[in-house]
Amino acid sequence: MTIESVERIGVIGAGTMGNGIAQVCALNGYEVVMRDIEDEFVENGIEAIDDSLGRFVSKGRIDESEVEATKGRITGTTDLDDLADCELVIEAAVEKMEVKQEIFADLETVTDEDVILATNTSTLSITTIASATDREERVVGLHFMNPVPIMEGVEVVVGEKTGAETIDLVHALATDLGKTTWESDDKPGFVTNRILMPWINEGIRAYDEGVASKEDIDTGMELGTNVPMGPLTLADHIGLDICLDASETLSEELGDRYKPAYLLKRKVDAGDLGKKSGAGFYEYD
Ligand SMILES: NC(=O)c1ccc[n+]([C@@H]2O[C@H](COP(=O)([O-])OP(=O)(O)OC[C@H]3O[C@@H](n4cnc5c(N)ncnc54)[C@H](O)[C@@H]3O)[C@@H](O)[C@H]2O)c1
Repeated sequence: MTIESVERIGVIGAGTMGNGIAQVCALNGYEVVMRDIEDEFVENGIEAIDDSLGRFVSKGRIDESEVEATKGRITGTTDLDDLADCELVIEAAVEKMEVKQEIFADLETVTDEDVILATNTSTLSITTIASATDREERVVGLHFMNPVPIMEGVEVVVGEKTGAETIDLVHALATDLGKTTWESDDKPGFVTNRILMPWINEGIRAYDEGVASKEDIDTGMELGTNVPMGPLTLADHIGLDICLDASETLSEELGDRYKPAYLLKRKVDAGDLGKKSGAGFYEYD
């Protein structure tokens, strides 16, 4: 299969990443079928796309006609069978191995056998996800960054059995979406989260241990190390539940130096998941 034969892309999950991926694919001319488990989640995803496209218009990056065309290319659904005609699927559901394996096993039955199944997982093994299917050479990691419409980078993660044709095709797709790729072996956290997650957890521990206020930790890291966001703000943007799941996977695989910060667990238990729930380390409208 070549990139030219991809016209319709399935996206699993309409959350932070799924709706961003759907938007970018549709904006670049692909038909998109975005699936979540409840109508409300699909509607929220479509709304988030509307808002994001609106911001693109106000910044003069696209015009109203492109907004309408982009929206017209996105179909929201709760029915997995609606992905039957897709040539490629990108999964962006929750960061749980059992959920992803179940989704991949279901996709195996719904899609044609040559369809590429990509996962946006942050930390989980591509090889283990692929083992739920009979097409392991067509399963690959395609790790978009948050917020997808803004961030340029996409990490291509190569599982034990991922085939060369699959790898080439997802690099080509990401490039066609205006992104720049790099490649990682299928090792926990890949390049980005292996390094990012301990940094975020250390920021949370520093705050919890009273090294500085949360604002000063973020400001110190922004101005002191030239990153666009400090660790507490970034954790809120990523989602504290996503950070916790990622840190737990990393500590299981790589040892105690990746253990999630206590305060991260407490915030998640309290339902404060960051920007998406209205509160995390900071409050959001
Ligand atoms: N948030 C980030 O910054 C970020 C960055 C890169 C990668 N990721 C990864 O992307 C994936 C999604 O993360 P997110 O931040 O969008 O999470 P999210 O919680 O915002 O959204 C996940 C969505 O998946 C849906 N879902 C759950 N089970 C499903 C199923 N069986 N079928 C379809 N949809 C299902 C949920 O209802 C929810 O709407 C995770 O694997 C995460 O690790 C997240």
